[in-house]
Amino acid sequence: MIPKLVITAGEPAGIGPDLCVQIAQQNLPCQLTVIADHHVLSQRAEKLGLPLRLTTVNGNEAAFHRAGQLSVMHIPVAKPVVAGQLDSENAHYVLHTLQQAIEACSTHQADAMVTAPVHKGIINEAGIPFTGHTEYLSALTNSPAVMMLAGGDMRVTLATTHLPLKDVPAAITAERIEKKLRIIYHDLVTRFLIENPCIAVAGLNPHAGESGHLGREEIDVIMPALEKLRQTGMHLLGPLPADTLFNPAKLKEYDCIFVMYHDQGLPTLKHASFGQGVNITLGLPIIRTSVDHGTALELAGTGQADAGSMLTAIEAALMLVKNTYNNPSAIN
Ligand SMILES: NC(=O)c1ccc[n+]([C@@H]2O[C@H](COP(=O)([O-])OP(=O)(O)OC[C@H]3O[C@@H](n4cnc5c(N)ncnc54)[C@H](O)[C@@H]3O)[C@@H](O)[C@H]2O)c1
Ligand SMILES: N[C@H](C(=O)O)[C@H](O)COP(=O)(O)O
Repeated sequence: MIPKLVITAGEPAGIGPDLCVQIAQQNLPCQLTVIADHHVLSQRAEKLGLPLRLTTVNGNEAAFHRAGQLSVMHIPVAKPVVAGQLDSENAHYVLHTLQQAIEACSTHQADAMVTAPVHKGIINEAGIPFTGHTEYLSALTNSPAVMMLAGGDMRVTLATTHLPLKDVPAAITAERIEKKLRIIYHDLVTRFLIENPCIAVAGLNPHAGESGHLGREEIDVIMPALEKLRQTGMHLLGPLPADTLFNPAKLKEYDCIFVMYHDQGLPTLKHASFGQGVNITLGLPIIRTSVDHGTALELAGTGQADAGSMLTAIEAALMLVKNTYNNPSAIN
């Protein structure tokens, strides 16, 4: 079997097109199709001085990706693209590429989708409410989703994703904790092939609430949810103080960390592995991985963007495809 990946090139003014052109310079053990405007890709290749022969995607038998060429599913941009300069008129194009990738995976024309970064702000400026791929994929596949970032020997999963900090405490409900942990546990077992995974759960408050003296969410919400899940056999630690649970000596004891909000877990992970990590969406009926960084507008077209995380995202997608192919119960 030759795994078939589709890559969305993300925000056209950002480094997404650069990453696609850079990745195309090597042989890869999969078929690769980039969903993007082919003029944007050829212009970016020219700017970077990298050789690239674009081919049009066709329904022929799968073939391994070969250096210097790239199969493209062409989606036209609405306005010409200048590297580094956002244009809200191209927001619909960005979402169109995601819709095509979801469609390709849902209909089994592709085995997984890998996403280059989008710019959340410019999509909202186009009048489209958008908080991130994770939430968008969840809505379009009608599935619950969990954000996981992996890197630096850590897997960090999130109870809440792109939520203003002021709204986090109200979102920490027993129902949410239970639902997310069940998905994480299921996917660790079936997609990562980890037997009886150990998940370390962070508290919400400093020092996990200090026995209720620094906040009560741990006692009132998190502990009862964990206790209920432990009855089903899940191996859960916590709620633990978030400031010490990332202690390198303790990290070896868990397979995954579950934090309550975005910046409780991701700064530590990105400090350990920025540019080499991967973002994986759990809980979906399809496989989706992504880079661990954003659009880096100032680097677009300069040749200074590091494609390390894009390569990690491709490798992670291939690992998940292999594990899922061997284990049909991995499908959510
Ligand atoms: N997967 C995604 O779609 C994704 C992920 C994170 C951020 N974003 C979005 O990207 C936009 C910009 O976010 P930001 O400025 O906070 O983060 P950013 O990751 O774009 O940039 C942070 C810093 O890292 C550098 N950097 C980022 N990627 C790099 C690479 N591949 N090689 C070398 N240096 C790199 C940048 O130059 C900058 O100095 C925001 O709209 C944000 O929401 C999207
Ligand atoms: N939270 C992610 C990060 O910090 O890398 C990023 O915003 C991308 O999220 P989506 O995959 O939901 O777009």
